[in-house]
Amino acid sequence: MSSCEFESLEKSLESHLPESELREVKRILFGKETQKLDLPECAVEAALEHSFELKGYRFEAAQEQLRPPRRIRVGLVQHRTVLPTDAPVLDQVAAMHSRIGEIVEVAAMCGVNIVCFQETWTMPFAFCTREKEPWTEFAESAEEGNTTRFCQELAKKYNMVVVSPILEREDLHNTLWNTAVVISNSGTVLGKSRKNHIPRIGDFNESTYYMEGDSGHTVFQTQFGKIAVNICYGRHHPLNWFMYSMNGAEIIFNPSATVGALSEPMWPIEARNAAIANHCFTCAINRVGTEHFKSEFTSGDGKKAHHDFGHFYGSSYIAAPDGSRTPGLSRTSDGLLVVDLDLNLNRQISDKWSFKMTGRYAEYAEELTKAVRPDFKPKIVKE
Ligand SMILES: NC(=O)NCCC(=O)O
Repeated sequence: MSSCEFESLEKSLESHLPESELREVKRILFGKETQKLDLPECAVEAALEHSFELKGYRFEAAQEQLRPPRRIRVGLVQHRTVLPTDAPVLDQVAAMHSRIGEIVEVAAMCGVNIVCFQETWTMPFAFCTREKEPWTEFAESAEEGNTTRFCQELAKKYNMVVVSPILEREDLHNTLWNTAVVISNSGTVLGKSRKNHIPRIGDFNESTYYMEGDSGHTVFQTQFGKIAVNICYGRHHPLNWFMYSMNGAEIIFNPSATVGALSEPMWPIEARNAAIANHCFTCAINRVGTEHFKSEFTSGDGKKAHHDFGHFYGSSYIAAPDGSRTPGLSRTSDGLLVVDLDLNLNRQISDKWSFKMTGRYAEYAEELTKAVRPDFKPKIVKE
C-alpha cells in the first residue's frame, strides 16, 4: 500500500488490535478519550451526498461552582484542490468557493460557532514551482477580496466566525503575505494574522512569493472566545505558539499545507504539545491530495525533476490543554471535524499544572536578550 492510500493511524489500530489492548494503546497515544459527538442526521446525509468525511467529538471539562460552562463548537475543514492546477485562475477559485460552501453548510447544521480552513485554501500549493505566473494572481485583498466577501456572506448567514487563510495582496506596494483573515459572526472583518515564519525546506519555496508577517501575535476576541492563528511552519516554533498564548489566546488555529515525507511524524506532536505547554486548545489543519503542476521542478536534492509535491496527508485534529486529542480526519479525503469543547478547561488545567504561573519568563527574557546579541558568550562551564 502506498503512503497516499493509507487512510489513518486510528483506522489501522482499530482494525488490527483487540478491544482491550486498543483501549490502552489509545489512552497512551491520545490521552483521555474524547467522546463521539451525535451529529444531526441531515448533516450526516449531506456529508455523504457531497463525498466528505464528517466526524464529531466532545472534550469534557469539570463543572465549576462559580463559572458557567463555556461550551462552543469548532469546525476544521480539510480539502483537496477541485480543478486541475492549469485551469483558469478564477475557475479554480470559484470551484474552491463552491466546495467550501457545501462543507460550511454542513458545519452550520452541526452548530459550529468558529470554522477554520486550511492554509491558502483558494489555491494549489504552487510555491514548489518557483514560477510567479499564474500563482501570484491568486493573491487577494484581505479586506476587499472576493474570497473575503464570500466568507463574510457565510459568516452572516450561519452566525459563524470564519478563519480564512489566503494569499494576500496589499495593493499599495503590491506586497504579498500569507494571511489568515478573521471574520466575525456579524460578517465584519475583525482583522488579519500574517504568517510569521517562512519555511526554507524542501519544495516549500515560499520566500519566493511573500514576506515574513508583521502582525505579531494578534489575538481576536470573538463572541465564542479569544482566538489566534499560527500559520503552518510557525508550529515548529514553540515561542510563536507561546506569544499567542501570552496575548490570551484560548484557541490557536494552525492552518497548514504539509507533505508526508517531510513532516508526518512531527504532525501529531507539535500542535498537541503547544496545547499542553500553553494551557489552551490547538487546531491543526492540513490539506489532502497530490497536486500536479504542468512544468517540472526540482527539489534541489540531486533527484530528477518532477511534477508534484508529494502527498498532503490531511489528518486534521484538535488538542486540548490536558494533553488529550481527537482522532484525526482521514489522510486521503476531504473532511469536516466538528468538536464541542468547554473553554473552562484551559483555566482548570492551568490551575492543575501551573506552567504559566511557574514559567520564569523575566529570567528567560533577560537571558534571551543577551543571547541574540552579536557579542553573546554562551554560559558553558569547562574542566
Ligand atoms: N506551508 C508550510 O509552511 N509548510 C512547511 C512545511 C512544514 O511546516 O511542514
